[in-house]
Amino acid sequence: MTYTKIRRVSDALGLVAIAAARLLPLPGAARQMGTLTQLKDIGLFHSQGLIGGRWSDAHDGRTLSVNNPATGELLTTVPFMGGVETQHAIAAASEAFPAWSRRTAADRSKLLRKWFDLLLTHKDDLGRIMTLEQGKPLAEAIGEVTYGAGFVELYAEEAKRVCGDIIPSPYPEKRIFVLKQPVGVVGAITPWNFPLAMITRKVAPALAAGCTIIVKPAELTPLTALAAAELALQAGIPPGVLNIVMGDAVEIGAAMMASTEVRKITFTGSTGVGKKLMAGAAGTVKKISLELGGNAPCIIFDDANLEVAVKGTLAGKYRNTGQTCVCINRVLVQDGIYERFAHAFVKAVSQLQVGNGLENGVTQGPLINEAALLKVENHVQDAVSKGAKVLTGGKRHSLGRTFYEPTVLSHATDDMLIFREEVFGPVAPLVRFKTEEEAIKLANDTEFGLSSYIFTENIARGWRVAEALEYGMVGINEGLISTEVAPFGGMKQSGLGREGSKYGIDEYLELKYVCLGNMKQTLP
Ligand SMILES: NC(=O)c1ccc[n+]([C@@H]2O[C@H](COP(=O)([O-])OP(=O)(O)OC[C@H]3O[C@@H](n4cnc5c(N)ncnc54)[C@H](O)[C@@H]3O)[C@@H](O)[C@H]2O)c1
Ligand SMILES: O=CCCC(=O)O
Repeated sequence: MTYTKIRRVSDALGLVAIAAARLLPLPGAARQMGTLTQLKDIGLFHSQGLIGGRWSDAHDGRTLSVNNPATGELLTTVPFMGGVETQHAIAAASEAFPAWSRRTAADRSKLLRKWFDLLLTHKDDLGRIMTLEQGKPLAEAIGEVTYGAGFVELYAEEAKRVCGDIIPSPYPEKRIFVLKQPVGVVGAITPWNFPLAMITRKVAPALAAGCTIIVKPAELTPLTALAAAELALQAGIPPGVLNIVMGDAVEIGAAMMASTEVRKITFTGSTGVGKKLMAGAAGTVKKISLELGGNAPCIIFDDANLEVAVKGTLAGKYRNTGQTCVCINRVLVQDGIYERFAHAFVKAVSQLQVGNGLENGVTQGPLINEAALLKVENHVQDAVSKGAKVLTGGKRHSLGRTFYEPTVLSHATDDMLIFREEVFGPVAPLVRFKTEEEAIKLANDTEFGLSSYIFTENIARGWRVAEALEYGMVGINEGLISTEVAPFGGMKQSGLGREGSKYGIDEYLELKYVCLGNMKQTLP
C-alpha cells in the first residue's frame, strides 16, 4: 500500500494509520512516528525537506534527530542537509520565480487564502506537532497557529494592494513612474520558539509580493514547518515557490549568502547570528531584514492599576515559558507600589502550572533544551550572588529534565547578567526605581530595543514614556502586543526592518523608477 493510500484509508475510517505506518517503509513519509501518530491527518507529518515540490533526503543520507523537549522522546529524524541541497533549493526557487512573479496579484492572493483556510482547518494537528517538538502548552500552540495563519490571511489581502506611483514631473517632456517589483529569490532562516508564526510572517509577504523562497527552519523544530509546507502544496502553491531545507545551519546559511540568485535574506534569531548573516550578505549586497534578540523592560509606575499590571506582566513574562523575543526581561517597579506589586505578582506566578504541554491545565511547558536550562540557572545564580532574593521558584522543577520553576527575584540591579542579557526563561527580576527619569534611563540602558511595556493610569505619562523609550514596540497597560496587523521589529541591535502589517511586504519589493521621455506636447 502506498503512503497516499494509507492516508486515504485512515481518513475514510476516521482513524490514523498508526499500525500501517509503523510497519511499512514509507517513501516520503515518517520513518519513526511515536506520538505523532495521534494526528487526525497523518499526511501532515513529513520528515523530509521540500525542494522543487519534491520531498527530499540529504544527498549523503545523513539525518538529524527531532526530540520532544518535555520527555526527551525521539519524535523522528529529518535529513541533515547542507550546501548541496541548498543549491538545489535555490535552483528550484530561481526556476519557479519568473512564472510566479508574472501571475496576477489576484491569483497569488487566492492561493494564499486557500493556504490560510487549510492552516486553520488543521490547527489542532499543527498545534499538536508544535507542542511535541517545541514544548509550549497545546492551547498556546493552537493560538500560535491562528496567529501564524493570520499573516497568510493578511498578505493574501495585501498582495492586491501593492501599488506603484506616478510622481509629478518637473520636465514637460518627461513622465516619472514608480513600479514595485518582487525582489527575487529569498532565503529565510527562522528560530525554534515560534515554529510556525516566524515562518508565515516571512513566507506570506514574500509570496504575496511575487518572490519565491527557501526556508531553513530551526533544526529543533522542523516538523511544524514541513506540515505547513504540505498544506501550501495542497493549496496549490506551485513546486519551487516554497522550499524547505534543514541540517547544517552554517553551511546552509553560507550557501544562501554566496548565491547571487538569492537577492534577499530574512532572519529571525539571536543577535550574534544576525550579525554574522549581515556580514555575509555584504559579499553579494543582498537586501536583509533581521528580527533579533531583545531585553524588554516593563515599567510599573506607582499610579498603575495593580490588577492590570500583574495580569499584563504575567502574560508578557511567562508566555512560552519566557522563551519569546518580546518577553519581559526586567520588571522595573516604582517605590510606592513595589511591595504590593511584588506580593500580588508572586501570588499569581505561584499559580502557574508546569508540565508537559499536552496535559490539561498546563500553562508552562519545558525549556527547549538543557543549554537553555543552564542559561536560566546561571542567570539566577549570578543574580543571587549579587544580592537578589528569590521570592518564588529559583530552581529546577521537580519534574526534572528541562523544567524550571516559574521564578520571581527581588532586589535585582543593573550589574546582574539578568539585567544585561535576554534570560529566555521563566524568571522575572524586580528592579526598584524612584523617578520617571530614572525608569527611562534604566529601560534604555541596553544595546537592545525590541519591545517594552509601561503600566500607568496617567495617559500623559504613558505617551511621554512611550516616546522616550528606544524600542520598536511599546505596550501601554498591555503585556501581549503581537498581532499580524501591527509592524513588528526592533531598534538598535534588535534588528532591521519590520514584519507583519501593511509595512511588512515592502521588505520583499524593489522600487523601480521608470522615466518616460520624448512626450511631445501636441495639445495647444
Ligand atoms: N525579534 C524577533 O522577532 C525574534 C523572534 C523570535 C526569536 N528571536 C530571537 O531568537 C533567539 C532564539 O532563537 P534561536 O536560539 O533559534 O536563535 P539562533 O540565532 O541560534 O538560531 C536561529 C536560526 O539561525 C540558524 N543559525 C544558527 N547559526 C547560523 C549560522 N551561522 N548561519 C546561518 N544560520 C544559523 C539556526 O539554525 C536557526 O534556524 C533569541 O535571541 C530570540 O530573542 C527574535
Ligand atoms: O519570539 C518572538 C516573536 C513572538 C511574537 O511574534 O510575538
